[in-house]
Amino acid sequence: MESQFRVRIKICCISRVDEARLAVRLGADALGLVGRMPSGPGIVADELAAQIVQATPPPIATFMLTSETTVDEIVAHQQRVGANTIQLVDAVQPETYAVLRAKLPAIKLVQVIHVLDERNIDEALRAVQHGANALLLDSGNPTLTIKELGGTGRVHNWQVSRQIVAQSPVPVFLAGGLNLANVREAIDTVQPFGLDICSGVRTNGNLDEQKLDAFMQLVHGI
Ligand SMILES: O=C(O)c1ccccc1NCC(=O)[C@H](O)[C@H](O)COP(=O)(O)O
Repeated sequence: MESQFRVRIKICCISRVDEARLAVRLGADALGLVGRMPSGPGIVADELAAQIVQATPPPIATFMLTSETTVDEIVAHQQRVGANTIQLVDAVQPETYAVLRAKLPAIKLVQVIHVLDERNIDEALRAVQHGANALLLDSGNPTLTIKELGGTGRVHNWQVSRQIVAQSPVPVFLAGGLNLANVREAIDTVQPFGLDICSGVRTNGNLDEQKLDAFMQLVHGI
């Protein structure tokens, strides 16, 4: 089924100011800045992330990806970077959302759910009940000894993601292994509010203008 509205696009793993400018020029709605992680290719130092935030014009959203799980560490990370959205890539205690909202009232909270099986549907709905403003469905594996919290380039079970979208009262972004070949099927199957992409629009680790332009055209149907 065709999506009925404009699917929002978040370009993740932004690691330079010129990458941010390119993504915005080609139509990104949001940029992702990956903080310290146990694994993954897209990490950027907090000082550089802060410069990218400063260089990003309104109304583009800046998502700071954090693997921190305590309120104090999450707040400290946000204050170093200055992003307007916090993307929690690991599970947090239920009360964390309310405490973060009290301490950072202007900052939106996006909870990542790593979709492994149908048990993640309940996990997603609980995160919303506890206060997440949006969900982002990704393909990491937090049960590994060295946690994978994103940037895997892998697709997960989109049927589970579709069920989460259907039941979620808040916007849901789809991530994980999206590329030029599968993005239309991903939209039609999952019907997400937005998409998040990292490796699928990169070549040798760098944001690739041609791939990004083609991705935008595929998503927006032009
Ligand atoms: O890219 C990383 O190194 C990373 C590590 C840990 C958490 C998130 C990370 N990347 C950011 C993302 O959320 C990616 O955009 C998302 O996982 C999708 O990545 P991809 O499958 O490569 O499109």
